[in-house]
Amino acid sequence: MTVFDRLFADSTLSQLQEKDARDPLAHKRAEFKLPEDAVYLDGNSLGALPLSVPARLARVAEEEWGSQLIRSWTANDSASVGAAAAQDWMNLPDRVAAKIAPLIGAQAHEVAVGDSTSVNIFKLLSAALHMAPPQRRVILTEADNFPTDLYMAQGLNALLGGRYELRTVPGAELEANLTDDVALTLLTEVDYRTGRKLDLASLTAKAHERGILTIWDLAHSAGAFPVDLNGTGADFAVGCGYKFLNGGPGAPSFMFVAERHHGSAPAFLSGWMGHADPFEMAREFSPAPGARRYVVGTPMVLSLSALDAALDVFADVDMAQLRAKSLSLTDTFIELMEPLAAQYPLTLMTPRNHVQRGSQVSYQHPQARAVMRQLIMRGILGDFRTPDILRFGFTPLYHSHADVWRAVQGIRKVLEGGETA
Ligand SMILES: Cc1ncc(COP(=O)(O)O)c(C=O)c1O
Ligand SMILES: Nc1c(O)cccc1C(=O)C[C@H](N)C(=O)O
Repeated sequence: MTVFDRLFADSTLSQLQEKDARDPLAHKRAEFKLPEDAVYLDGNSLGALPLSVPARLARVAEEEWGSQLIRSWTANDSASVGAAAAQDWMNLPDRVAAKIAPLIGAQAHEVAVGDSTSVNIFKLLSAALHMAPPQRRVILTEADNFPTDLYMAQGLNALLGGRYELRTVPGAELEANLTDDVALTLLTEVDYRTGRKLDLASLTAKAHERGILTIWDLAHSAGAFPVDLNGTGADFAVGCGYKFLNGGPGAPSFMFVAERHHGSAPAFLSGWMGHADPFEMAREFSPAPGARRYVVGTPMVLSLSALDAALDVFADVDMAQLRAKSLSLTDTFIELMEPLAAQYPLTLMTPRNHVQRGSQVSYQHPQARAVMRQLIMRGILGDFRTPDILRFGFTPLYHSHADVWRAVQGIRKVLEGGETA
């Protein structure tokens, strides 16, 4: 039996199916709409649809918007007609924040939901730069950070007259660059290309020892594994609603501001929905208590409602079990891919070490773009990322070990077919 035969032997599949039979999260898969003829490995870009969402969206559109109209904004408002009218859209961002908070180790009043991740990065950068001592002129980030993080820092720095230096260093050199001139770090915990996970706790502690504020981008963390912002003493964080939180395309982002900074982190995008009393229509901005002050304009009710319903999927999920399953899925994938990596020009980019791994696995391949095109045609839905990366995201809420097996089988067929030039 060759390694390939062993890899695809029925016994391998049945061992994986036995693992699936013991999976405490196996029942969660039934809460999602997933393609039957494909293996969806892109939940780190767009999470799959939770089945509860379409009915919620229909209700919001038909009843809350269609029938109740303007009355849906406010509950318990005597000017709106009757208790039946009370949908309380005004507080929807806060209700969604309260569902995200336990997933990231935060208190509900430390989380604001709305706008895009990019915009929330701008809010956090502007607040943190304002708080940092003026002699600290460096924004420290990774050379390979997600582009929008870099762009937002570049744009804000231009607005501030180029006062700051955006220092981009390789991940391995971050610690050595936590120097006295650094105002803040802007780091993404899990690298979107390689899946490498930084040590959020240790880097936060070391930054604090040197008087540096930290902003964490949790785009590929929130909902993928437990995050403990309060336990690690993080200052600020931001993340996407549409990846592992499954809130749908363009879902609102969340941002976190530690309670201890509420008195000193200004909301420079000071819109009326972050005012303590929006309908007072006061002339001066007076911030709402807690993180609500970072909600800028009218809440995006349709997308907030989708995210609100999607988050209920997590209500009975033990996040430690989620992490264990994520690691088991990525371990299985790496293991099954080993004979293929030995035979074809595939280079594993994702760390084998669990503490340094998010919930995705990536390989470099010289024809990565063509390989991914073929894979997608075969129903193995991963991502190509420039310049030469094959990226496979694993969502422990809905993937099984048998899915991993199917995916590797598809990858083998594409590589063997050689139609990748
Ligand atoms: C690390 C990271 N930050 C931010 C974003 C996206 O920001 P936005 O939601 O503003 O498009 C992504 C993915 O799109 C990402 O991977
Ligand atoms: N946000 C996205 C979008 O609006 C369109 C297509 C892809 C995305 C993504 O999420 C990309 C993703 N952040 C990544 O890690 O590559």
